[in-house]
Amino acid sequence: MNNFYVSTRDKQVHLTSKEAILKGISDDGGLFVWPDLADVKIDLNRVCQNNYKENAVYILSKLLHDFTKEELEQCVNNAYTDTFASKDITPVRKVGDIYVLELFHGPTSAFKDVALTLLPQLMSVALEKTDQKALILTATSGDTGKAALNGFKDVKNIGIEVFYPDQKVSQMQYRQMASQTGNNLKVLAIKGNFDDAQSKVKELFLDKDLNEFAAEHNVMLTSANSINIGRLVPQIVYYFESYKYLVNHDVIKMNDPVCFSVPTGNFGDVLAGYYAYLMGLPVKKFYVASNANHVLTDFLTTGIYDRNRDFIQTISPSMDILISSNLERLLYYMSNQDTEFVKQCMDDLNQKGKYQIPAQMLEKIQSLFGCGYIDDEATKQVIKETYDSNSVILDPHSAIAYKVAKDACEDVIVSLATASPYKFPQDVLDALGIGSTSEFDAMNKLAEICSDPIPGNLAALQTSKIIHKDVISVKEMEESVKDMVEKFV
Ligand SMILES: N[C@@H](CCOP(=O)(O)O)C(=O)O
Repeated sequence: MNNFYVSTRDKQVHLTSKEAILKGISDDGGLFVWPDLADVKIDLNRVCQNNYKENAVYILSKLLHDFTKEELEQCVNNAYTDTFASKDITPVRKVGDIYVLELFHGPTSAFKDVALTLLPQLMSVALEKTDQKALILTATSGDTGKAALNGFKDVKNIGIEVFYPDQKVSQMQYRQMASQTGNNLKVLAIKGNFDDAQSKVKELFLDKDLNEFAAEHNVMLTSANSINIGRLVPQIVYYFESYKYLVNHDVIKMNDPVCFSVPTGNFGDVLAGYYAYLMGLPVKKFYVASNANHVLTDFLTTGIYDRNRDFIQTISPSMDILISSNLERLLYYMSNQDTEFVKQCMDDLNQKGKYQIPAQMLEKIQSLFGCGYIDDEATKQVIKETYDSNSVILDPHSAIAYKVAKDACEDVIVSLATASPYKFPQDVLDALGIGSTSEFDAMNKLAEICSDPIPGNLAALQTSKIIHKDVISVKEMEESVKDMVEKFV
């Protein structure tokens, strides 16, 4: 078994996990993958006896080979001690017939916290033996930005710059990011959508001149998005944790296969589930749940990935994405690690905005991946029905996965709840037929009917000051990064 990460577009690239985490994305534009992933087998008996932190260390140690056990234990302890509102970190709640995996009890109330409390720890360890600093460029459609800012705030030798689409995130997401304090960070709205921000950030990672400029200042550019393997790996843990819950609560017997419904835009969350499957988690099917930007549903149905369509702004903004980055990693594994094939698909996507996979590969993917999507109206209906029938309030993203899970009619299905409803209070109240005058009025009204209290970080927004007000064009992003490099060193 080799312990190196390679690029999805070139198997000659060889990096250790520390190097891959620091680099973020390969120079050829590909994403880092570990070829021997399927040779790792996780002991489910051990998983069912371990607590969350023990499982995190156990699973991470299988994938991050050049981190010592002590380093991983330290990272995991720093990440998950007293940072999550639930002692289980990612608790499961039965809602109707569906097992809802709640991933939003972290410091910024979104599932991204699970990885973004840990990635700063991993990156700091990886940086230790270099004499360099790291500048993180993050594109966000709403949730990653705040979780990354919170995770990297004032971390030694690391700076962070976040780009979010102006007017295309929820009011709460905007306030969370725009009020962020810290000495090593910058938050900018860009004129465009998430795809514009993510594409530009990827372009900047590959820009030779910019990288040389950064290197002259002893800075390397890297990512906190799920394109970074260090962002993805921590998310594998909660798939095993939900399986532990089902076994330990006698819902299933050990080794019984289960299904997952995952709301996704950038394909990172569901890919983490696929990684868990490759490592031995018994999975019957993953259901990929989308909003009106259903480029993934279409791909999984027809084998044609086509981003040439209107970008639709929805009430589930974190999933308003037409270029789904991590699908590239799935193509790598599903094509038997054919990096030429992946490169061709990605070139087609860049040049024509579309690509098509062979029928046989589509069949292979469909044997493990189902899909479904709903629009805003249907999402609101699900929020209302779930509240009326179960007294549980789902956020719009989680509601989409819940509906796809219900429609799947599987025996045992886990539906991922990725954000707190308090991040989208006006839309959630609207779905329930309750009016509100502002997002905070909505938040307080929601608290009267919701079984969970308002998370502290969101309640605090009522009095926090908006600090970051700049809106720039996509073109101006490069200048802004240069400016950050100079100020940061
Ligand atoms: N849904 C994300 C978009 C970026 O996805 P990531 O998982 O690659 O960070 C967001 O909320 O920002």
